Amino acid sequence: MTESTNIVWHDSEVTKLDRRKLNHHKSAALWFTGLSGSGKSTVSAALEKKLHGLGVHTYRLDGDNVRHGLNKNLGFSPEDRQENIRRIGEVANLMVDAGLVTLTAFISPYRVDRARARELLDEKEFIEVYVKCNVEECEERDPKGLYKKARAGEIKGFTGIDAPYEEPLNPEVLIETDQQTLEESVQVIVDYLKRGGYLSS
Ligand SMILES: Nc1ncnc2c1ncn2[C@@H]1O[C@H](COP(=O)(O)OS(=O)(=O)O)[C@@H](OP(=O)(O)O)[C@H]1O
Ligand SMILES: Nc1ncnc2c1ncn2[C@@H]1O[C@H](COP(=O)(O)OP(=O)(O)O)[C@@H](O)[C@H]1O
Repeated sequence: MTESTNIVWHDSEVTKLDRRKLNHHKSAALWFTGLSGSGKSTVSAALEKKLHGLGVHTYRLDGDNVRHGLNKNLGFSPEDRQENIRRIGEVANLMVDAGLVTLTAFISPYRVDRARARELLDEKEFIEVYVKCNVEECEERDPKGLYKKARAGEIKGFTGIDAPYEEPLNPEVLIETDQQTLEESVQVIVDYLKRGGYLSS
């Protein structure tokens, strides 16, 4: 890959703060991370619906969907996962700049990759949401039949089976979907956003 040269940043007349004022709420990235089947898609989708109902401008980026388009050239090697998360971090940064409460639902298994995504944003703009669920329960749920395939050796390097997942050490929000209902998980995140003043400008 070649690096861009001779490029100059151009400031806009309308800023992130202007857009937040218009929206009557702050913008931030809610970065969901967790094993396949832990509930990242389910919880982030339910949360988005709830926020939308509260008049919050949102956008949700989901691993499976983004890998159909923007990241369709990437697989699941550590390098490809790193590039996947790098691009999502950049897109999330643009969306936060656009004034949106952005929800990302990617396994994002490596701490260093999540830390890089965090660095792109200002403090308080990156909210790591650890969707914790023990791997036995995820495998039991197996909503897409992928654990079964991984166990059968049909998928190599499957997270939690024969590829690593590095748990967040200090996530802003912890939800435990093997112990909480979906509604409880959504409420925990809404409460965090309210307490942090995100839902007003
Ligand atoms: N090898 C391997 N490991 C893990 N997951 C796999 C793999 N192959 C395919 N899938 C499917 O791809 C989804 C994960 O994509 P992500 O972009 O979130 O992964 S990553 O953040 O780059 O690690 C993941 O979706 P979720 O189940 O929603 O997490 C799987 O459906
Ligand atoms: N408390 C819970 N919270 C979220 N999902 C749950 C819960 N209990 C069971 N599930 C089920 O677990 C599965 C999680 O799948 P999904 O949301 O696709 O996970 P991920 O996006 O992390 O791969 C869904 O089938 C969902 O219905």
